[in-house]
Amino acid sequence: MKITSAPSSPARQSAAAEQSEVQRAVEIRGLTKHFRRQDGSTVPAIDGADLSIEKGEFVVLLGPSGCGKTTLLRSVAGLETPDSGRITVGGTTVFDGATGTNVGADRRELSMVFQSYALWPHMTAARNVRYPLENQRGARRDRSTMNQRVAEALTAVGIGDLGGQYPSQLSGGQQQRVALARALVNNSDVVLFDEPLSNVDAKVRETLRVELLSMQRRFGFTALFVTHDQAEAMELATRIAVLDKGQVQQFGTPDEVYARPATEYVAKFIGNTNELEGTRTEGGYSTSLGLVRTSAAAGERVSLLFRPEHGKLFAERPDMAAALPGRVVAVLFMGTHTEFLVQAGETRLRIWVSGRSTDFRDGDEVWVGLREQDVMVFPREGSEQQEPQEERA
Ligand SMILES: Nc1ncnc2c1ncn2[C@@H]1O[C@H](COP(=O)(O)OP(=O)(O)OP(=O)(O)O)[C@@H](O)[C@H]1O
Repeated sequence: MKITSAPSSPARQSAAAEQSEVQRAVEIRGLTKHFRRQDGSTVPAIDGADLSIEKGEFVVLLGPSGCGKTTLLRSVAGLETPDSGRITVGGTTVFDGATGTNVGADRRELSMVFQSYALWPHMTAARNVRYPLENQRGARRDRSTMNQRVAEALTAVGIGDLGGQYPSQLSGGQQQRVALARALVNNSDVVLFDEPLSNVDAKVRETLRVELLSMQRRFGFTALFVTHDQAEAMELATRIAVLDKGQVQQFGTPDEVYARPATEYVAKFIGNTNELEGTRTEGGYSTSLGLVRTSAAAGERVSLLFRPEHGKLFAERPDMAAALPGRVVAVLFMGTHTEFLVQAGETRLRIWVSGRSTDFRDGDEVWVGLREQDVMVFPREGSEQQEPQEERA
């Protein structure tokens, strides 16, 4: 669904006609961007990033503070000039370091929603939403058509009755809805979001997330969304690009990055993990808690990681790929699951059992059993590297 009271501009229609099905919504190739710090040193904010985003996808750029996600988003928007690489939006090259192409931000066919809402304080909500229609290059519209589209956009984001209010008269959540309406009013094919929900309180954030997803499905735009909140990323994304130091560590579905992380960094950043150090031995890896049987080969010295929900607790030693002896030192009921803290040698393991579990108590001697497929094996620094894995995206 699109806001339909006026046909899209002739330029957009012909551009759309030129686009074949195989063309991507956004394509990023070999992008780099360095910043110079006050002390004269340079920091690689983006370091050779590649991403191919299909039309209609909801792609989340996820990573800790400083990993380069905002710089990458702003480069797509045209608010930052990369050093090298190439960006296409809807099949049109908007940046190419090799040819010197750099299409201005106002000429890229996309909209952006900022963390700070970026509303004009002296304009009503409706005027804020109308602003891009009034200032769109090459598009002339009469006032009543514009007002109709503004009303439709405000209604679509659930604040059809607040058009006459000024930003200072609106709550944070309502202001972000205005910003969203402003991004939608142009019927942009691509909408960029820079942590748009981080300034609203937790309850409103949850509501807005759900609404944003359903709006994205209804309007059919491609979303590129920056967050450092992995739960938000898992909920929203069709695919997540996990960034570290300006590089895309993995680009895959939420399921893929959670269940089959490409690197130890991704495994630890997405979800919770328990960790053991292992050294290669006959049949698997030897750890301080015994043998972990696995056919995975990731070098001589490895990190063996497993999710808390994959450890199973037993009173007797189980016949599994790993059986780690320990003692329960705390039992915490978390609502959806029970967390058992198990002291196993020097290592404190977290094991989650769904629902309320009373099978073991504080002080019980237990075995933590693991299946081979639930143990993730990554080379430790300085260890012989495994063969590069096939891209899983
Ligand atoms: N204008 C600038 N001048 C100098 N360094 C910058 C500038 N903008 C960003 N950086 C640096 O580039 C790196 C990436 O910054 P960026 O804002 O893209 O990260 P981010 O992942 O979006 O972080 P956050 O979640 O904190 O916003 C950081 O090391 C940052 O200090």
